Amino acid sequence: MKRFLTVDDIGDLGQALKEAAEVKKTPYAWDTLGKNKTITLIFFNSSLRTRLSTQKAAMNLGMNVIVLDVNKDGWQLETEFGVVMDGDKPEHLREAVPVIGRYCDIIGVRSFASFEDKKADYEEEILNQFINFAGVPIISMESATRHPLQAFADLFTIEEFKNKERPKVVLTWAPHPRALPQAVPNSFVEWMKVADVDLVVTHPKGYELSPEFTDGVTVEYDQKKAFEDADFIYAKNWASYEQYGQLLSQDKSWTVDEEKMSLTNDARFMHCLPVRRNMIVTDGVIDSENSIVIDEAANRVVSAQVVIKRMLEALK
Ligand SMILES: CCC[C@H](NC(C)=O)C(=O)O
Ligand SMILES: NC(=O)OP(=O)(O)O
Repeated sequence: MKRFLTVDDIGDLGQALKEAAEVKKTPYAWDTLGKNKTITLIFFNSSLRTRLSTQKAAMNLGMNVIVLDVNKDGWQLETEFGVVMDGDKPEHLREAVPVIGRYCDIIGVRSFASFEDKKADYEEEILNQFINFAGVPIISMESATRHPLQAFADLFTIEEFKNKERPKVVLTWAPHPRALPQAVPNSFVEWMKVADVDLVVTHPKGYELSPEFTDGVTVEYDQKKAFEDADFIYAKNWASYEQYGQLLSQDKSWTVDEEKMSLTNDARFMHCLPVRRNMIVTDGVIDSENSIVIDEAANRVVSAQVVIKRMLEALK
């Protein structure tokens, strides 16, 4: 495994879910696999869960871990090609990436969408500089268009909590005071499309995700109708794709509340976190027994450990 970005990179989903269950059951069974191997985790953006869970996963495998906050440590990095570097950025990604690659065996990188250049974001220009120039396997810890470690953990959590063979899973947009990336919903749709679930996506008009993810997916503009008989409700905010990066609505009639949850089949509530309480979801719902957001976050160690384990096995 040279990169982990899309659902295709994990291979057979059934096998990956079985491996995740094994890793969760015996997390230290491969604690020498990473001996004398180093993973560098590079953050262009903030993180709690990804930062801690990916470190934990690597340590479970016996690895050394280096964490770099690009905007605090190191030098401000220029990411544009062909520019005259006479500004405030003393180093180009083109040099920094292969240098970092010489200090470690695997790199994880978080670099959110810029919302300045839709084409550059959706061509994953920054992540591809790591994939093309680092010389070591690359794990996306949320890129401009995807968050695969999150989606893998989300699917594993649904597998753990489902009480029917093919549950109805609803991805619902919810209001937020800022314009958030499309990476989490994109990956959620990408993984649910190939999983054994009935997926429905619900959002206000103008919040359609990129067709490369939602082609063939049921989109319901009536949120209450979408919630009917659902087994899992996955809430997330995202900015408009069509009016790229725009915050078109903060309509709180889309907040997930107890009344809407009552329309479901006693559904579990999920969110990748961090969550804005009483914007995305009411306190009553996220504090209820139906909320599995903490178990979902705990499973981020599992998804990261499966991916890192496979990369280490490929380095043998
Ligand atoms: C895992 C979520 C990370 C990020 N969230 C924020 C608040 O920026 C997002 O919405 O993509
Ligand atoms: N869900 C998730 O990736 O959380 P962080 O942004 O805190 O890493």
